[in-house]
Amino acid sequence: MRRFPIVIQIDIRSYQSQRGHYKHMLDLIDLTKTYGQVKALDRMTFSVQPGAVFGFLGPNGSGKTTAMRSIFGLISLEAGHVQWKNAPITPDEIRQFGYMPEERGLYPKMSVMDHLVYLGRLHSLSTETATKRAQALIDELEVKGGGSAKVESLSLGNKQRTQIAAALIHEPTLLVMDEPFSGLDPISIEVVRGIFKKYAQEGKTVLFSSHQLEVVEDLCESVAIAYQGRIVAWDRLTTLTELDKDLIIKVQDDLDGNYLNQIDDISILDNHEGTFRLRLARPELAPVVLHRAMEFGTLERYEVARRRLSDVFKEAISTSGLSNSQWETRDDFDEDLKFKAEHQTELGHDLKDEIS
Ligand SMILES: Nc1ncnc2c1ncn2[C@@H]1O[C@H](COP(=O)(O)OP(=O)(O)OP(=O)(O)O)[C@@H](O)[C@H]1O
Repeated sequence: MRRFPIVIQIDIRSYQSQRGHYKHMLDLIDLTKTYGQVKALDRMTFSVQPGAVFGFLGPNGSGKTTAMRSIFGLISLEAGHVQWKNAPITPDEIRQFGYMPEERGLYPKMSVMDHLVYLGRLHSLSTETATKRAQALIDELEVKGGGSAKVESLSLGNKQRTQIAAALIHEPTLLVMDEPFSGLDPISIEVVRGIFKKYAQEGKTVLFSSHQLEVVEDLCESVAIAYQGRIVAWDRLTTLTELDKDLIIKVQDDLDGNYLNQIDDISILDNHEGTFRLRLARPELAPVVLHRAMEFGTLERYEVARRRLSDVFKEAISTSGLSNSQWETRDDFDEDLKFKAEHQTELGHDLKDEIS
């Protein structure tokens, strides 16, 4: 009997999926895009799982918006591709996605209700269904003035709530939101957080970018951190913020932390009026610090804590080995504005004025 060599091909992503680690719906694979001198995307790769909220982080200009736009086919990639359910995304699937872009676009003269129904109709909803859903969203998001309010009369936060309703009107299978929390007050943030959570609990996929790390920390199950067009960290939040890495300690009346002198392998992350957050190189250092503190004075606070996302973020960037030489130059910025002006579809705002 002739024997054929057996070739076993393991797709690492499906393997991870079987193990339940990265059970993914959306894959961004090796995305590459250059604007002039700037590599907006430099083989950017990450996956988003369903049923959980995914936070997309990164400093300004790290490629988040470009990556999100590529999901909708809004930019031509030089290399790489985006997959939905392990296959290239079809135009039909894109129509079922919801997107809130960075440049918000609402029709100022329309009422909130008319606006939402119009967008619902564009997604092939009947007027009746669109009206029902629009009303439910207006109620849920508590848009001030309700459906009859004119968009132009709304405050920034209420415009934002309307924009979020617009992205949700057709009950999308994938929700992609570019900075949905910027400009929102704490109560609005709470409302939107609730909506994202509910959406994810229904098994849908939610990806959003944000610079508000405390919101991301409270809301997301997984995060990816982009820097210079690459992903420099990507994992479950609980893995990234490792348990028991930081120590929070305060000794009464000691604002300078003199008891910390001469203990090696600890770094001070911050000091708020004598309450120190320390990073320990090894967990065994915790009792050493405790002992020194108690020798020194009365212990007011002692707590072993998770790392903060802001520290994970800073460390991911500083240890990425990438320099910031690629950051925006004035020329790139102008190119960006020109591009936006050419593609501006929103009403009432002409970016050409900004360029001249
Ligand atoms: N149309 C364009 N023309 C020229 N440069 C562009 C264009 N779009 C993006 N860039 C550049 O690509 C880089 C990545 O931009 P992108 O908007 O994706 O970053 P971002 O992470 O979303 O930033 P932010 O957090 O500030 O919104 C930046 O240097 C930006 O100036």
